[in-house]
Amino acid sequence: MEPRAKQGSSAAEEDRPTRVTSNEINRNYENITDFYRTKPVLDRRIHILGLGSVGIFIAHSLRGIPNPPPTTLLFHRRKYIEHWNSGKNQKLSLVTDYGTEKREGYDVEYVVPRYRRHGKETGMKADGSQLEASTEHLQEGESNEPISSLIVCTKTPLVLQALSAVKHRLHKKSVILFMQNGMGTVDEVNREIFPDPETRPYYMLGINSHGMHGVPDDPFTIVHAGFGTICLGALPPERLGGNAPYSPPRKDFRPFGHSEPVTPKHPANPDSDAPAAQASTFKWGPNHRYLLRTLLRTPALCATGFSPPDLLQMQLEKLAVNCVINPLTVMLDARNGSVLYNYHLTRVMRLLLSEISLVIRNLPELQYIPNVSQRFDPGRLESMVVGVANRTKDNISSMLADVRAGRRTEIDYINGWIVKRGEEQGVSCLVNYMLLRMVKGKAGMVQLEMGEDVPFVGDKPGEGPVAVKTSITAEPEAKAEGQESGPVHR
Ligand SMILES: CC(C)(CO)[C@@H](O)C(=O)[O-]
Repeated sequence: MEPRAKQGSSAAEEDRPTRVTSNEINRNYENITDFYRTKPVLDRRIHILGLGSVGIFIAHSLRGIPNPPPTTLLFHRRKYIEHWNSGKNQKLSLVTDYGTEKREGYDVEYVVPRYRRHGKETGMKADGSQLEASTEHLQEGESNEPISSLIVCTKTPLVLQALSAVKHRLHKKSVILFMQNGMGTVDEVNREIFPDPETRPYYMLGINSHGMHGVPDDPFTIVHAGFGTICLGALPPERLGGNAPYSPPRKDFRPFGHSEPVTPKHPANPDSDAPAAQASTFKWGPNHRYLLRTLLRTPALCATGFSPPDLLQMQLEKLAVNCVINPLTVMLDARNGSVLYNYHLTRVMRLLLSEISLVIRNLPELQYIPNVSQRFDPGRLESMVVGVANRTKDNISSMLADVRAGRRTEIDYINGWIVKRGEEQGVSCLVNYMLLRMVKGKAGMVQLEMGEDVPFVGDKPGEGPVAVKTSITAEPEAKAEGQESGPVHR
């Protein structure tokens, strides 16, 4: 196994030249392979945070490629790290139609999630007990070594507390790949964890459509239930001028036969005061490039790279589908196929989609992208929803699985995001708002029901011990590292 990066290696890396011209390579080395062999430019280690189905799938796939990257699994539950270290089974397993493949060679570390409230760490664990860990006093299994490449696979509501635990190990040349459902995670991370664009790591986004689910009582095995892809893209860093994903045509560009300069106008955004778009090209960080290349050369992931505008539009398409299937399956307590062939549910779906389409087509970040109106037309979105519901008709949606298990849902990042962006535009999304509240209400009901098993009385003399069933805590994150209960096709 490759040695770990030495502490402080990132500082040395910062000074190292990372851009080398092909002339330089040709002058001094026989070929590019020799160049990289004699002058390795990167820390190859990849850290994976959040070991549910997606995290395990990526970790398993990475160790299957030739010359695999050293891979560290970051566990945030003591019991899993103890289980892993207990000996015989230090392997991740993937079950497919062709059998079970076990892979080994992982390093593991313990990270203690920092529970957050109102934008700050509370110094408590999720169960309310005091956090003993700190950046100076490490707990057993913890590390302070710098992280160059991090893949975050936790559920969306847990990203902030999970990243809080490793933020001091990330530097401005690190890259973080976010694999979450929904929208708005990166904005939250910028606001709460890395507010300064000058020292912020590079970011990448990934959209997963592989279908996976866990296996009861085995946290290190997953079943690959449906083949999909992972769409990847780098986010232009703000410090290098990146922001809007698409640049308008040059101001001095004159189409044939026109004498006036062309001002970019998009039917969805005729507002001439809207901020100008930024350049669509940007400089990649070295770890950015390394992580993207490594994932692209991992066949099991079926990963493809996309430009920022394409990736954003794909995220929004997935969002529209999730905005309909996820909350409706929760309210109906039924599989994805239940929304099909039902006149009444089609009416609800159309109301939802008309709000979603309006908000998306008005987004300022899409203003310079051609054909946004057609791509996010309510009729086209409806065909997408029906297609996904049909292909996954026997699945339990991830949101229904969360509600049934008493976990926090991703609704704030799905319908909640549409409501929020609608408010900014003066569009009231009442149907989305109602579903947002209904799902939260239903989740609260389930959590209360599960919590009712806990007796609030202590032992009484002469009555013997009181049997306490497992309850959920106010923040049910304790279950999040485990597996989803039903087949999840994201
Ligand atoms: C599309 C979807 C609803 C299908 O199961 C999936 O994204 C999910 O479960 O969240």
